[in-house]
Amino acid sequence: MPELRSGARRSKRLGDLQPGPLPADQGENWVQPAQNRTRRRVGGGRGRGGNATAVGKGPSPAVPTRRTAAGRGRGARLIDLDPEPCEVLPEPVGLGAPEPVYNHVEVVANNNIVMEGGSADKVAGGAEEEASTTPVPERVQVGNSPVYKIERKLGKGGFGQVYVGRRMSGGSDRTGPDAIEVALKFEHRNSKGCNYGPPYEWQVYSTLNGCYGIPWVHYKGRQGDFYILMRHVSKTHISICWLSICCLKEN
Ligand SMILES: Nc1ncnc2c1ncn2[C@@H]1O[C@H](COP(=O)(O)OP(=O)(O)OP(=O)(O)O)[C@@H](O)[C@H]1O
Repeated sequence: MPELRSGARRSKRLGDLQPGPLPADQGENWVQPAQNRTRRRVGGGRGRGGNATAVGKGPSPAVPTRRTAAGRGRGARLIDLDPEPCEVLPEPVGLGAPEPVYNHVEVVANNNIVMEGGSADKVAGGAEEEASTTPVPERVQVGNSPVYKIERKLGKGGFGQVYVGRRMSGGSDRTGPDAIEVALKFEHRNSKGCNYGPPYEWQVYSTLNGCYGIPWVHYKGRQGDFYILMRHVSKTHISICWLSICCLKEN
């Protein structure tokens, strides 16, 4: 029988993926457990990331190691993804931000949590509600992208909603970076996937851009309250969950 990987090792790997430490005055207000704080893509939320939760609860060294659900797994192994700040293709991320947006933690969001106080669930629930009820902008431009008008909704994932954007101005090609039509994925800055800044998915796309089955990302950046990923409209969009991405990268 092949030896399965232990929870401890997986736990370390998950730790590697965490964004850099927050300044003390920001980090202490977060309600997540200090150990194995991972972005939701790795961990909790809608069932996909149950693995990471199990890993985080790993037994203490004195107790004989018992494999967690994550350890049994389905063959998917967590691996490191490049932790460098995400880059925008082809333009730098953000709307004139002086530093990579990926490392920028919204102090405002933390202040909201302090003011509301009380139950963590209540606070998180409020942020989620805000994230799901805030209307997406009518027009979008991120980086040096053309201006796109939001049209019909393409779908909704665990971390955001996706709309078709139709180019209004600023381009001439039918496809590519200034395509006539793009898929725009909106994630509210207060949504659970954006606790540490831009969605971790952005980094994953930077790594996988151009791989078979992965829609090209033309631009990404923040506009108002939303992180926006602008990508090729794909007829064969495959649902990308974090673990399947890891498998893709490894194999
Ligand atoms: N580039 C695209 N082209 C066409 N349809 C898309 C595209 N991106 C997303 N969609 C549609 O929107 C839905 C939600 O997309 P999203 O990327 O959020 O899915 P997901 O990978 O399942 O979500 P998440 O990573 O947030 O859990 C998809 O299931 C698909 O129907």
